[in-house]
Formats: sequence, structure tokens, C-alpha cells
Amino acid sequence: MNDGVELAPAVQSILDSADDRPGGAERVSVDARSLDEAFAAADADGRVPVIAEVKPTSPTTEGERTEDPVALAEAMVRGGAAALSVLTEPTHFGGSVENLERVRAAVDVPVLRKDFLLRTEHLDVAESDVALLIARFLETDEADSLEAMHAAALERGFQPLVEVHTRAELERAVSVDAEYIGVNNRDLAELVVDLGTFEDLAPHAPDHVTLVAESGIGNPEDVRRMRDAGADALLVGSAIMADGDVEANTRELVSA
Ligand SMILES: O=C(O)c1ccccc1NCC(=O)[C@H](O)[C@H](O)COP(=O)(O)O
Repeated sequence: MNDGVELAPAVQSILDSADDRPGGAERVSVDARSLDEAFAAADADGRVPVIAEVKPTSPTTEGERTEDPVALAEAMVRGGAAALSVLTEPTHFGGSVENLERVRAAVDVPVLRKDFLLRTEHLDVAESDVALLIARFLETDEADSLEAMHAAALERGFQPLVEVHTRAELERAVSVDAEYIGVNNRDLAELVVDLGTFEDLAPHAPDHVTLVAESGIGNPEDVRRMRDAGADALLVGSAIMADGDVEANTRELVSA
């Protein structure tokens, strides 16, 4: 959604390179692993449903984790992650489509493609179980509408996760009948994280929506705070990819 607020330079740069990247040559057709079943299985055995993110670096991270993404992903699953998110954005996050394909082939949990998808042909670059659609970026001149992207994702078999940060974006996500909505605690205009964002928006989401709290979740206390505010699941990157053992980092949050 284009609200006229100037984006952080790093985010504008991410969008400019996303705009330049080509789409897929052919339309994909995905046989998706169920996110609902993965979250229910986690809940049933006492794990907090966590989507653990393979995020080698980012504009707000110092340094880069250079281990094999498959080894990192397998460690996250051993640590109890219900699902995974894999960055495919190459320039600012050190991701790749190859990483996504290799990780999805190696694990049996649902995998989210984490990227900045602007047009329907960008959906055709890779298969994944879940596709992230960022509401804020889907109402600009360069991008297709959220409605078109959501419909195109469903037609291809993806489970679309619509990311919102404001009440207006949440209403837009609800208006396209999004079943999965992620509330990003990171403001992409200023790159500031505030867990209060999820707490403010969650009460306005319809009950049938699966709500994912995204970004800035750093420790078990944050996990409990987001769960108390109504998060069905959490998306966590930096805290799991931080120094140390990715399996242990995941287990600590999943067990909160
Ligand atoms: O993470 C960043 O630095 C970032 C910068 C600019 C645009 C997007 C960015 N992150 C995307 C994400 O949504 C996060 O990777 C994801 O929610 C996990 O967040 P965290 O647990 O805080 O790493």
C-alpha cells in the first residue's frame, strides 16, 4: 500500500532491485504442504508454532552466516520449528532461489518464500508452500494489486501469507479474504521494531484468520508476549540466526 511515507533507503533499494528481477518463464503449480497442519501438530505436542527463517544477512544485521542453508534448515527443524522461511532476495539478504529449492527438498515442513514479490510473474520463479505478499508494496505503479497477487498465488497452489503493518493494510488483507495474515512489527519506512504493533492490530483481525507475529521476537519473553496478544504462530529470523547453535536457538523459542 502506498501511503506516501518515504521508505528507508535500504528498503527503497530492495524494491528497486526487486522491480528489475525477471519473472518465471512458465506458470508454476504447487502441491503445498499444509501450514494449518504444521501449526496444529506443533500445538498438539506443546511446541509454540514457529516459522524459523534462513536469513544469511539483512540491512539491519552485522555480518553474514555463511553455513550451508540446508544444514541451518535441518537444525531448525530438529529444534522444533513448525515451518521454515527462506530468503530468496539475493542482494540485500544473501538469499537465493537455489537455497529455497535445496531446503524444500531436504525437509518435510512447509517452506515460505521470503522475498519482495511485485508482479504475478514473480510468483513463477520458484515453488514454495507459502508465498509472502507484502501489502504495503502491492499498491504502487510498479506492482500488481494485492487482490491480483493473492488470487494468482491461490491459483498456483501457494498458501499466501499477507504481511501488514497498519490498520489500513490489515483491512485491505481482510478485504481480499486472506486466510493467513502476518503482522510485521518492523516498520519498513524507518526499520524500527516495536512489538506493540502486533498487540495493536491483532484485536482487529477476524477470528478465522491465522495470525502470524513477524519480526523483532528475540527471546522467550517476547514469544509469550506475542502469544498472549493472539499470535497463532511467530516468524523469527535474527534471534535464531544469531551467534551460536541454531538448533538450540530455535528450541529455546519453541519451548517458551
Ligand atoms: O530484517 C531486516 O533487516 C529487513 C530490512 C528491510 C526490509 C525487511 C527486513 N526484514 C524482513 C522480515 O520480515 C524479517 O526477515 C522477518 O520478519 C524476521 O524478522 P527478525 O526475526 O526480526 O529477523
